[in-house]
Amino acid sequence: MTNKSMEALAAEGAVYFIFGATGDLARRKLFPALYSLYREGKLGERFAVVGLARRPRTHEQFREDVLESIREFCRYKAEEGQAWREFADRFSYQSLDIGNVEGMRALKENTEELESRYEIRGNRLFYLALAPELFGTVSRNLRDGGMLDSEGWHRLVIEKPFGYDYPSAERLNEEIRHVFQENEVFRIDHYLGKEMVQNIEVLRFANAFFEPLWNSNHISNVQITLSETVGVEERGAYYNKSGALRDMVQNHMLQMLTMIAMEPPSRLDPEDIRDEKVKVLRSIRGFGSGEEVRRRVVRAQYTEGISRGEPIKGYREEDSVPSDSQTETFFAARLFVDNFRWAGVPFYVRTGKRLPVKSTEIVVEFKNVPPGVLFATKQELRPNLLVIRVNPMEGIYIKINAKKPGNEMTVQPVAMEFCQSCQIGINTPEAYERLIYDASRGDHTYFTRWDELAVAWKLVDPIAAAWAGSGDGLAFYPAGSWGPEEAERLLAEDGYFWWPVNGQEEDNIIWVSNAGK
Ligand SMILES: NC(=O)C1=CN([C@@H]2O[C@H](COP(=O)(O)OP(=O)(O)OC[C@H]3O[C@@H](n4cnc5c(N)ncnc54)[C@H](OP(=O)(O)O)[C@@H]3O)[C@@H](O)[C@H]2O)C=CC1
Ligand SMILES: O=C1O[C@H](COP(=O)(O)O)[C@@H](O)[C@H](O)[C@H]1O
Repeated sequence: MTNKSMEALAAEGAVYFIFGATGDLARRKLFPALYSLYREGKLGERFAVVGLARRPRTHEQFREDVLESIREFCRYKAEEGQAWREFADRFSYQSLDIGNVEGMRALKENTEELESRYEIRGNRLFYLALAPELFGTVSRNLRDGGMLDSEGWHRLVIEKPFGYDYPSAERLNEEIRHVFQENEVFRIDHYLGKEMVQNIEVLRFANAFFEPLWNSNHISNVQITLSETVGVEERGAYYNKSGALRDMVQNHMLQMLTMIAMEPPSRLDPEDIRDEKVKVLRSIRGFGSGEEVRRRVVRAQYTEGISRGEPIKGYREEDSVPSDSQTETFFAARLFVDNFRWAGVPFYVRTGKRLPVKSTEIVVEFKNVPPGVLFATKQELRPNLLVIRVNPMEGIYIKINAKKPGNEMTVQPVAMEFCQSCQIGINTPEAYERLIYDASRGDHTYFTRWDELAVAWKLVDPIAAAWAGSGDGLAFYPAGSWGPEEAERLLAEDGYFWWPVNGQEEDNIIWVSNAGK
């Protein structure tokens, strides 16, 4: 983003509207993100935040809710006293049912008063932390209630899930686009706000030694793992309709894949980058038949098990999950990007709940040196890996083969790690901070464009259709395990295996790391 747009934001300011201000997302992510931005001077002097939801709250009660959320979830400590008061005074609350256009008219009056008090030039950012069914109504009522009449910019930030399948996503998009232009819409995929996902572009395009090797001549396969220890907890009603495919694959997993596979954009311009990402999505080989889904996709559900020493109940025993649910809590697939660069290279993706560790990692496995010559005659050599650690630890490591010190020419594997989170610690900005900041500067780079979403839905819809109404092919895995054995077979059929997350289970490997391993 240019300095000019940063300066413009600071000079003109903005009002931030949080629809769904009494909800979980606002409490855990949005208020802490706004506070961090404030502490870093990124909201400037001219800003106000208006919380909106149906339940009654006084301004003071709302500020107390915000303070509590910051105490619990923010990476900055709430500076209580005068500094806190100055921040909190910018927060106000209005009880409003977004189906009611009269409420929007009252909001317009309140907003104009705030804009005049803080000398803000009519810039308005609407964050919809609401169920997606309400997005169309809010958009219409914002327009009909006069909230879009101010002279500044108007931006709509919307949360996932964006639809349930392609037709519903298209309907939702049309409802929004009756009111907002595409360049006013910021569709959140919080994985795009993660430091290491953004770092993929830098690693690839700012280093001389990766890009020449970044193709099917040198890379044998790519593995993307997004494992979670949590189950569905109180989100059963949502999750049981969604499952891992819609909750994680259609969005976060495919977005990470596009960052790995895309061609260099012609410029670091949001539209150039998003053009390249959409080309990758269009190149992913589709699932033409149910048979193909069975061959290339594994779905499974967790049963009772043990995780970190604690007994864990099975998915079907969770509250608000039907006891005969066929919903997948685990997904693995072999994908292909059928373009010139990636022809024949499998991209393995897997994600699941109640797995042994919380970790998101991308492993790029390079083709091995030819077998039967030089050092490969004496021992089996491990392939070189580049591992991008996305979450919760952030960093990268590469695995190479090196000589074991001594007289014998023995080769040993060495991992060289740059642990970014060890260096920066908890001060790495949270994804939501980056994304709110980017939206307020009008930078679309790390938001999904409609055509990206549309192609992603068209890719996953045939998988969902092949599964619909049948438990055929649903495998099971005990909570606390790495998923069903079918997921191991998926790679074994091609002569590969899932690399252990963080190399933890690998023996006989030397670590060189700033993490002090
Ligand atoms: N929570 C999370 O971690 C994540 C959430 N999301 C998405 O973010 C969105 C919000 O999620 P979450 O915060 O968990 O949901 P919650 O159910 O916790 O909150 C929903 C909010 O919407 C308000 N609301 C509901 N109906 C109306 C209405 N008619 N008029 C005005 N306000 C209304 C509720 O307040 P009240 O009842 O007072 O009206 C509440 O503040 C969803 O789309 C979700 O999928 C996405 C990723 C992660
Ligand atoms: O979008 C979602 O993501 C979270 C995982 O996010 P992370 O940043 O903690 O890795 C997942 O738990 C949730 O089911 C899904 O809706």
